[in-house]
Amino acid sequence: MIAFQRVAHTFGGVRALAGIDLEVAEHEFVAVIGRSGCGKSTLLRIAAGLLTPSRGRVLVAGEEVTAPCRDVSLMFQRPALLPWRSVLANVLLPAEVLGLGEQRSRAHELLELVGLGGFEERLPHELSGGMQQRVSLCRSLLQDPGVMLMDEPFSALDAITRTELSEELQRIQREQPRTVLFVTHSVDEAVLLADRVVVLSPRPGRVHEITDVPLARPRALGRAELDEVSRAVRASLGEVTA
Ligand SMILES: Nc1ncnc2c1ncn2[C@@H]1O[C@H](COP(=O)(O)OP(=O)(O)OP(=O)(O)O)[C@@H](O)[C@H]1O
Repeated sequence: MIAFQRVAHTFGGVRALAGIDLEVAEHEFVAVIGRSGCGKSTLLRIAAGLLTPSRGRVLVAGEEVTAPCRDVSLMFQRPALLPWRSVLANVLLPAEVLGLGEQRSRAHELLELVGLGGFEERLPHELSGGMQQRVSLCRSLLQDPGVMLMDEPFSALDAITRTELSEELQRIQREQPRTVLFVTHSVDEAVLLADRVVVLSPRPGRVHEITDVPLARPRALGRAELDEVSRAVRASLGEVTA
């Protein structure tokens, strides 16, 4: 579904990514982890069509990515909601930008799905950080993307909210699977959510190692079998951060 083919990127003199080859299958959930500055966000921005790589290319569903498109959504670390628009109006933003037509009933459904039914007319500042990130998740889902790119979406949240949102994402993924590329700094979060965990080397980022997570779902943090995979990923990270 997503294919990175020898993707490299340089910002001025700074080599951010060097020769990334990576394939993500349809409905697969792949987590990307690596040191700060190793090019994780750059990789997502290239896949989202927001940045043209210096070398190589990315294909989504067989088509080369050259610009943002409806089938690919990108979610950031911060909710990036428009403060003057209600929750509902924020969720409906992609419908306006992408010209998707009437989506109000779908927006209501999505807000119900993440436990925000009844909050439609509130403004973002009236919500907690976790609720705002749920709104942002609804906004990503509204365009019904086949591919979701998620850049540390839960890292600004407290531990309890973060665990809750990881569980919700697992449930949403079970009900309607999508192809997901998920950047995180948390090994436990990566192992909880992903089918495979990609460890990138320090800048310029390249694929150092890929670890399979062959565990049944739903998964819960703290289970012994998860810890075993987490140890393997930590060992791999240790090799590149030593
Ligand atoms: N617009 C830009 N102009 C110049 N350099 C940039 C730009 N964006 C990123 N870089 C550089 O490219 C490298 C990779 O950045 P990127 O944000 O992709 O890393 P990251 O792995 O996502 O980092 P973090 O984990 O801290 O979010 C960094 O060294 C950064 O300074």
